[in-house]
Amino acid sequence: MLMKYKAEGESRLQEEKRITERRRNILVIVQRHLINCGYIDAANALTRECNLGLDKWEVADNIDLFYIVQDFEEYYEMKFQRKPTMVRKSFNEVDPKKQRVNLPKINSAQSNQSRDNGQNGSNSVPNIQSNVAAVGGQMNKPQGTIYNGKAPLAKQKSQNGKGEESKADTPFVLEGKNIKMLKKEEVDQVEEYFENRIIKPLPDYSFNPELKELALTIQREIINENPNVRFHDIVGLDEAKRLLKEAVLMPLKYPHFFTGILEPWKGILLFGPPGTGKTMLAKAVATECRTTFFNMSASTIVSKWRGDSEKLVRLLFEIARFHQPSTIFFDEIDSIMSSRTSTGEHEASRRMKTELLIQLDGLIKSSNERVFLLAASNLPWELDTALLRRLEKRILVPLPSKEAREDMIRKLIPTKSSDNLDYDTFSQYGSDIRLVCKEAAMKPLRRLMSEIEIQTDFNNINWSIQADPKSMPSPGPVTNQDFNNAISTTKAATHHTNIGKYQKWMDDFGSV
Ligand SMILES: Nc1ncnc2c1ncn2[C@@H]1O[C@H](COP(=O)(O)OP(=O)(O)OP(=O)(O)O)[C@@H](O)[C@H]1O
Repeated sequence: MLMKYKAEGESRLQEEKRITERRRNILVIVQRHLINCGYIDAANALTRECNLGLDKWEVADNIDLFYIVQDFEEYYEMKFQRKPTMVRKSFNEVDPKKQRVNLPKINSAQSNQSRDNGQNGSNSVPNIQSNVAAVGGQMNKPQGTIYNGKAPLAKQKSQNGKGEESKADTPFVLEGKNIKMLKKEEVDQVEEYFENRIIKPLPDYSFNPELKELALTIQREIINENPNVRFHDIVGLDEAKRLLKEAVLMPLKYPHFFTGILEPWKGILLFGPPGTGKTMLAKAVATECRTTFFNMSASTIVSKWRGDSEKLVRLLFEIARFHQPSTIFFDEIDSIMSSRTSTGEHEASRRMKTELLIQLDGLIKSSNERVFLLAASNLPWELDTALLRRLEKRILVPLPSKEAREDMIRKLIPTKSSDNLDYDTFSQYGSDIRLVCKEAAMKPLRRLMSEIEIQTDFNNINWSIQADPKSMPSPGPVTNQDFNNAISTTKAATHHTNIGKYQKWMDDFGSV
């Protein structure tokens, strides 16, 4: 009997050894394939990241990945009388441009940092690097498909019923009162970055399905599409822009300055009335700062994971460290981090809040973690005071000044689309500028639409065919009358009395 157990044990060991060798062989073959295709950086990154001394091995017997795949195809066809489907699109709607994001190219700087960082996790969620070791120390196996689709910032806005974002589709920048078109290279650089950016695959969590699902939820919140908002698209708000650049952009570009007492800020709170540009600032960080940007909404953290929110928060910071340099953006942070009360609060909610504080403490204490927390709130006075202490900078994002309002109107309704618009007078009004401009711009379009209605026989129209823009007249310019009408029908969402409350809070708790 003993002999039988011994034999079984040995054969299991043999099998495990074969699996380990097989995994290593795959890596060596892939590395060779990358080199053959000219992906030298990727090959080096792979060697470094899997840390198995790949360069000490070489491919034998003329083995080549290309021929392995070819042999497999032939074998499969022989066996099943059809060609195998080797790869398929990850999402139906993914377009070929974005598909490139899924290619397994790994940023070498990131992979180094993640390894350094892997040992620093100070919590009970298994450390990402040790997870890798736990599955045999082989490699960071992709968790199925790397997320590649939506822009959650935009999604969130439309869910809030605030209409579409003014995606800065037109590349221009305001210089005084003139609009300067951006140089093509400036636009292209950002585009190129997002098109070629690769999100490093998560380690294999299959040993823990619960953790795996949480990790995938977090990975999905990483912004992959270009939010297309540049700092210079944002009118005014110079202080906030300066601080954000100082916290994220500059330390990446000039890390040698930001050491010791000059370590980058780890947490910034943007607060102020609705619609003043807080989300736009976050989008500018996501567009320009080239960090892995996690757009976390309260609903992601709370709804599905009510009991598990605390684990989710812990894992969020863990994954942010894994992908560093990272920015975690919490919009409407008051909805998850209001003051902790001794009574009436759900225990799970208290645990989640405490975990967020612990994680922030970890960020502030650590000097080599490049993870930055950006939070936005319309209700700063409701925030937990312990959180406020940890958000080192607290900046009021106020209603725009008269000059800023004029710039915004000029940008939204440029002179070429208007009929001598009196920008100076209109910029004195305090309503929601974007909505007023949209309403004003709708008026010429409505006039055109009603003309079309008169001339068209709607009974015989084919609605499924789009009209050819070239065959259509243009809606015509926005007039002063249009703008006046828009102002009178669009009321500001924030009451003036509240503005004083923000200023008072800034005087008491602000830090710029
Ligand atoms: N400073 C600004 N420069 C240019 N556009 C702005 C500015 N502030 C607001 N806007 C316009 O207003 C819209 C709403 O701004 P945004 O969503 O950033 O506000 P918010 O402060 O995040 O609001 P909320 O607190 O309700 O989330 C933007 O899409 C933009 O069109």
